Amino acid sequence: PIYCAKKTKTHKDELGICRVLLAELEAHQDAWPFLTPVNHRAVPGYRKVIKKPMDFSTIKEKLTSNQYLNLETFIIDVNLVFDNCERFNEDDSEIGRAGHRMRRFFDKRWTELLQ
Ligand SMILES: Cc1ncccc1N[C@@H](C)c1ccc2c(c1)OCCO2
Repeated sequence: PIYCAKKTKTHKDELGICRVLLAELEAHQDAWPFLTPVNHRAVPGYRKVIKKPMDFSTIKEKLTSNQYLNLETFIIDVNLVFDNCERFNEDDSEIGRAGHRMRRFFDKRWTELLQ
């Protein structure tokens, strides 16, 4: 078509995309380090080093209690999970590698869903 307006997404559309993305993140085989909040009593130094802890269950709670304004605020929290992981874990470690794989998966999926 000559005139092709970019279809704006309503708040509901964006939240639907967040639910799909979160479900895929939680189902991913490398999600295990990120499913629940890091127990800072079990992980020495975590509370001191990581100022803004985040995990998929917390994101789910925020999503279901309508705390995300839009897709962008949701993506900021998902990226916080992966940035915290990179800050605390060696790249060459089980958790570090899982974080890199999960970030790569997420980046691919949300750009696909947005096209
Ligand atoms: C994402 C992350 N970053 C740094 C440390 C931990 C974690 N994940 C927790 C769930 C976790 C993952 C693996 C564990 C563990 C806790 O406690 C000890 C046994 O192995």
